[in-house]
Amino acid sequence: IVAGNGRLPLPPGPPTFPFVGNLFVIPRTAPWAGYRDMSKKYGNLICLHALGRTVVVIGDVQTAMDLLEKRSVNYADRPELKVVQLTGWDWNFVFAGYGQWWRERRRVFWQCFRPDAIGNYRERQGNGVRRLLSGLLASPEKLSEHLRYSLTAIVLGSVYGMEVVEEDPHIATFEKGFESVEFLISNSSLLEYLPAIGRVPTWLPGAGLLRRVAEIRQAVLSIRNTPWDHWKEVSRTGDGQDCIVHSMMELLSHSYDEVNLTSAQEDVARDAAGTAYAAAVDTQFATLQRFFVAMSLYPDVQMRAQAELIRVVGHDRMPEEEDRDRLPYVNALIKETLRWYPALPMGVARRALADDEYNGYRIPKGATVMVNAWAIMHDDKVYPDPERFSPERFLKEGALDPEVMDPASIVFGIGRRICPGRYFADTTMFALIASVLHSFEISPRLDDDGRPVATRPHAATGIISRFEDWHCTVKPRSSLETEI
Ligand code: HEM
Repeated sequence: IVAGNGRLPLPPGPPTFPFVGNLFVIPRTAPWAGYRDMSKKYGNLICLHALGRTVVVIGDVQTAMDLLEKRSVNYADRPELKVVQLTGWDWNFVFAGYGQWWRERRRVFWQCFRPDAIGNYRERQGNGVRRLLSGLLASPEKLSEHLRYSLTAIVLGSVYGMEVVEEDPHIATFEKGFESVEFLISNSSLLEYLPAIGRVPTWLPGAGLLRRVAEIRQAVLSIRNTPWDHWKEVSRTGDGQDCIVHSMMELLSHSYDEVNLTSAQEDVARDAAGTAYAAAVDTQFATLQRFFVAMSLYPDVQMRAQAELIRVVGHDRMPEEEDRDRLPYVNALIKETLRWYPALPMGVARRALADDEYNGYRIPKGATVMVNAWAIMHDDKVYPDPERFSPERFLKEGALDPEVMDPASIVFGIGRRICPGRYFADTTMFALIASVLHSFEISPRLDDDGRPVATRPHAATGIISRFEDWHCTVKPRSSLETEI
């Protein structure tokens, strides 16, 4: 294919057809695997066309770094999706285009989530860990619920100073909002072409879909507004100072006096805080699913990690962040959890701001650009036998091997839009994973006759790919009750 004005060709890709382009070859399920196969055929920079969009998929680390890191401004934008606005997600700066609006929110967010700020949230993380352990002790079969509740408690506690209970009705509403992300993606092309909500008579085809969108919108807005309103209420009585929102407000107004903050500044804090909540739960939940499943499938790995924890931490207390330097195996296990099946296998899409040239190809302005993180994490030249869960690949002579590519350099994204919550995620993952390993035995699900069923879970298609059918058996190790 030669680009319109006859200059450099577009990157190669499958043959296109009139009107539909590559619509019918775009992989619908597990697209990361389909794109990896296409990369094997056409190279590490491939180009597809569908529904008026040009999509460029990057399949290797070198190209990803050359474009998204070295030319970071050109790839700092996101594609514009009408569904984001329709479903009320447009306050979430993950989806925002590159510009002042995004910059203001990202700046204040980063000031509260950069490495030197993370220590402030240690106590909240500890509370979340205790909630998870007590929940698993009481009803291990509700692993999924306990995990989500614990992550929600950590983030709402850290961001808004909010104490939540497991059956909190607000959480149920927020969860409905989170579920919308996948609905939104799977219906995005349809919704792009439907007229605005409110202008569609209920008898028209598609009206049912729009009613669903209106419901979702309510839930999505409550993610942003309910915890914020709670914080405002509490702060009126002089409380609510020990949380991220308070720090954000201080940062936005040097002489912190709430009444003097403009409503625009308040919006910045409200959006940045809501984004933290929205971006933290599903990403970490999907990652922890990988951890539980891997432990149930690889008992030898679990035993080595537990032996290290007992050697370093002993039986009488829980692992702490300070122990981390002396826990190379547990650190390697966390890296392997991020690598084995990245929670966002295709990252989050970017948009090219201007025409670009790379290795003799043209990447046109406006193209959607995606990095196949899953393919990079499964490159057998970098990670031999990539399907296998093996923390050992990151170790050399008992210490972390700096020569092996750190999955965190890819799975949290690259360049200007790299995940600003990655340090918070890293400490939360460590706190939860180390404590669970220290206290529980994870094994495969049992069938009705009590026999273990080692199933390989299915990774759902989506921006954040949850594992489906991922049940495991979780049993306390000795003396746990007294430790909690
Ligand atoms: C293991 C857990 C996590 C993973 C795997 C993950 C992964 C990602 C990825 C791949 C992106 C897109 C980056 C890009 O475009 O290059 C992203 C963006 C983002 N993440 Fe995370 N994330 C995780 C946890 C978190 C947490 C805990 C928070 C909040 C505390 C967070 C906040 C964000 C935000 C705000 C963005 C949008 C950045 C922007 O567009 O400027 N993430 N994350």
